[in-house]
Amino acid sequence: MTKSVFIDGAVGTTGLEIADRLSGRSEFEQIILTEEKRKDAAARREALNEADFVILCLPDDAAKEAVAMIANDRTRVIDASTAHRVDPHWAYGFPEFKKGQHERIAAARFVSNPGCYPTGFLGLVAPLVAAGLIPSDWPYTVNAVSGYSGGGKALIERFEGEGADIGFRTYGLDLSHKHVPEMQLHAGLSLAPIFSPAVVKAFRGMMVEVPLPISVMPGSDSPDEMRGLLMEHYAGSPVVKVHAEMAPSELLILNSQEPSDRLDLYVMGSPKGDQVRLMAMLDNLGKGASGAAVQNLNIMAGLDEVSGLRL
Ligand SMILES: NC(=O)C1=CN([C@@H]2O[C@H](COP(=O)(O)OP(=O)(O)OC[C@H]3O[C@@H](n4cnc5c(N)ncnc54)[C@H](OP(=O)(O)O)[C@@H]3O)[C@@H](O)[C@H]2O)C=CC1
Ligand SMILES: CC(=O)N[C@@H](CCC(=O)OP(=O)(O)O)C(=O)O
Repeated sequence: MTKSVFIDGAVGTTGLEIADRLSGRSEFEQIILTEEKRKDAAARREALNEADFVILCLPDDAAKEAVAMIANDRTRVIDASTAHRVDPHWAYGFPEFKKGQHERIAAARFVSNPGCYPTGFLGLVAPLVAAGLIPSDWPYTVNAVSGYSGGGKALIERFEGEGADIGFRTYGLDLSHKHVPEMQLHAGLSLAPIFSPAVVKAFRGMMVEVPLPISVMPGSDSPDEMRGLLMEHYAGSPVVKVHAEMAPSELLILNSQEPSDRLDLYVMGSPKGDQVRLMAMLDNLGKGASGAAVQNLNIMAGLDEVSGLRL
């Protein structure tokens, strides 16, 4: 039976890409508000309560407000914002990162999409910590680079608008980026990671790196064991690929990057095996946002989880 879907924030960067992934799919029918009505509280309330599934592509405050407007016990919600990612009443929408998560999402009424950077970090670190291959009480460092669409319409304007002149932007300099609590909680870490995000002049794409000085990390295993564990953890996943090579010569974010809903993971070890660079490559708008939302929608609706995805 066709299910109705309302994307609140449908003309934003994430919303448009979700609509694109859903277009032409007969399993879903979209409830669409006109330009005049899309921010009208009464129209949104009606759509939020009529839909079988709601996908929130809004700033955090507006996402919280939208959830409060839902006055029935039927509508199921996927929130792309940061608002509910550490809320125990919401399922964390990363089906592959830990055992049982796919089933939790399938059964949940409220699902919070992961942040784009945490998708890379948790994809690498969470299975290794859970298996005891790296410690849960280490102060991890996360170095990451995003395409500028990661900052939505406002950042796109700063990179593409009149007089735009930014080539590279580092930020999060107050060490309080909104993704840190989510990374710490879902990786099961006792210490907050030090997170250093940056933006380059490419529309989409993301690299997330976690450097590991394993020779001084208590109880850490070898790079080969880490790669083997990740390969086993993600074996058979249509979305997450763990690469076998020890050291590709380079990893690139292209200006012409095509949309992708994949997550590619690498474990690079030094010749002596005393240092490791864990690296994740993804599309901030794909597995980092819109692709993840559509994957979660598929799972919640009991459909093939990769329908409509770009893999
Ligand atoms: N961009 C990305 O790569 C990622 C984004 N996200 C998250 O997804 C959410 C959406 O981000 P993104 O699409 O990038 O942001 P955008 O700024 O591109 O889009 C947000 C949309 O929400 C609309 N909006 C704002 N307030 C309201 C409201 N009260 N009622 C109805 N609509 C409203 C905006 O309207 P208007 O057009 O008038 O401004 C805009 O169209 C955010 O929480 C973001 O953090 C998560 C992961 C990655
Ligand atoms: C490049 C850039 O600005 N990225 C955004 C995060 C994008 C994302 O994952 O968004 P939410 O957590 O808000 O859903 C940022 O760092 O704030």
